[in-house]
Parts: sequence; C-alpha cells; structure tokens
Amino acid sequence: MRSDLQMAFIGSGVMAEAMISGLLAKKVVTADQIIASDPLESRRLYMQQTYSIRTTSHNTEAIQGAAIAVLSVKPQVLGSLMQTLRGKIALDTLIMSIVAGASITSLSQGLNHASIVRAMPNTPAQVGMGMTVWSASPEVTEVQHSYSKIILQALGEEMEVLHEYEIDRATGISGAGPAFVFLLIEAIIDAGVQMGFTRDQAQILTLQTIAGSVELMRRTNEHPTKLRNQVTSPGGATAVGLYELEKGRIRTTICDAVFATFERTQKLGKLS
Ligand SMILES: NC(=O)c1ccc[n+]([C@@H]2O[C@H](COP(=O)([O-])OP(=O)(O)OC[C@H]3O[C@@H](n4cnc5c(N)ncnc54)[C@H](O)[C@@H]3O)[C@@H](O)[C@H]2O)c1
Ligand code: PRO
Repeated sequence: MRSDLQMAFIGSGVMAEAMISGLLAKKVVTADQIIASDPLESRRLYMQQTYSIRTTSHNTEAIQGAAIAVLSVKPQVLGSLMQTLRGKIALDTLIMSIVAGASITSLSQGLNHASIVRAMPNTPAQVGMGMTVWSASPEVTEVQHSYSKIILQALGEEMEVLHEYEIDRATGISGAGPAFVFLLIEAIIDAGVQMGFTRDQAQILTLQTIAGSVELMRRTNEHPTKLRNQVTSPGGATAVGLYELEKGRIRTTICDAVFATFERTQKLGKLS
C-alpha cells in the first residue's frame, strides 16, 4: 500500500491487535501509518509500546486523515460510536467494520457514509492463519477494494461474498470457530491428562493430530468420511470412540452451536 496512507483503528482490543500485528509483520503498512484509539489508557500504552504505533483516546482524532478506518469495537458500543463519528468522516475514507452483525446498511446510515467494507476476521489472524469473509458497498472504489484485499490477505485467507448475510453465517463457522476448536483441543488434552500423560505430552499429541488431519484433508482433498474410515478398523478401537461421540450427539450439537452463533450474530446487528 502507498506509504503515505494512514490507517486508523477505532477500538484497540484483541481483534484490532491481531490485524495490526499481521499488517506490520507482512509489511503492508509501517507503524507510523497506524493510529489506534481506545478509552483505556492501559490498552493505549500497551499498543504504543508493543507496536510503536500512535494512539489516542479521541476517536475523531484517529479518523482524521485516515484513508482506511477500521471499526473494531464491541457491537454494544457501535451505536454511540457512530453518533460520535457521524459528519466527521472524509468522503474518501474507507470504513472497514469488523463488528459482528452490523450490516453495511446500518453502518452507512449510522455514519452517513457510503464507502463501507464489512468483514468478519478471526483470531488466528494473529499468526497470519486467519480466515476473513467480507463484502463491500457499491460505493467502494476499485482502489479501496484492492486495499481491502491486501489488508485482509495479510491476516491469512480472505473470501469476498456478494450477499452480506453470508457474513452472519460465516460468523458461526470461521468467526467464532476458533473458540469451538479450542474447546475441543482442551477436552482432548484433558482426556490425555486423565489417562496419565503430562499436560505437555497431551498437548503435543493433540495439536499435531489436529494439524496433521487438517493438512491431510487439504492435500488429498478427500471427503472427511473416507479419511475417517481409514482410521476406523472393523472391530477396532476407533469405532467404539466414534460410537461414544455419536451417542453424545456431537454432530447435532456442533450444528446447533453454529446455528445459535449465527442467530446471535443477527441479533447483535440489531443492537446498533
Ligand atoms: N475476538 C474475535 O474473535 C472477533 C472476531 C471477529 C470479529 N470480532 C468483532 O471485533 C470487534 C472487537 O472485538 P474484540 O474481541 O477485539 O473486543 P475487545 O473488547 O478486545 O476490543 C474492543 C476495544 O474497544 C475499546 N472501546 C470500548 N469503547 C470504545 C469506544 N467508544 N471507542 C473506541 N474504543 C472503544 C475497548 O476498550 C477495547 O479495547 C467486535 O465487534 C467483535 O464482534 C471479534
Ligand atoms: N467473536 C465475536 C463474538 O463472540 C464475533 C465472532 C467471534 O461475538
């Protein structure tokens, strides 16, 4: 991206930090191109000291002169934030919102601004392995569109969707997904510890098994059922483990978790 472009992050929490660290690591922008705002002094100090970026407690100061402003606050404060920013955003600023549920229409109306990208990233962006699903308003220019792609590619994979409701759906899979996966990881490690492995040993076994399974499916592009059957010997050990998982309704429980997250995302969108 052009070295004179300024980027603002409004709200400097977990996800803003993931994006900032990814952008700096991939050298998409330099630290002096970034300003981040946050009401918490401790957070501003941390961001300043860790990433050498500028910080401010004033959102309107952060957004001034920004080519791209990322809205990275919780949905519950978006309404009041939009009131503060309304009328203070330059016409050529691109607003990129990562706020769960907040639609392009509500952002555009709340901010009285036309160029909006709505994105749903996830926390593995911290290590460049993120998944972001995003959509742009028709007013986003070609240049702003290509900047958005460059920014989101610095976080990992990105997928642009034409229909915005797909972002709400994706929140149930890729947005919240890391939490579901970490719960699974925790459970398997705990089972290993219960059987007598040290926590370190159980963690090595679990992480390599999950990473290896992902890589195997990626490289072979086989259906998961085929890969699962390769593990499952007739009359063997895996079959009884799978039986227990099915008895515990793992499939429908996972589906319910994804659907509930999707529905809650839609409700969050109505908060602002
Ligand atoms: N954490 C995730 O996995 C994830 C993934 C995708 C999208 N999101 C979305 O990103 C947004 C931020 O989530 P997060 O997890 O980074 O939350 P967070 O709580 O870590 O960060 C929010 C930050 O905003 C600050 N803040 C509060 N009020 C503010 C205001 N008026 N102006 C400026 N800053 C203010 C808070 O002090 C905090 O540092 C949410 O809308 C969430 O839906 C989060
Ligand atoms: N974290 C946000 C939430 O829990 C959105 C997806 C990930 O609301």
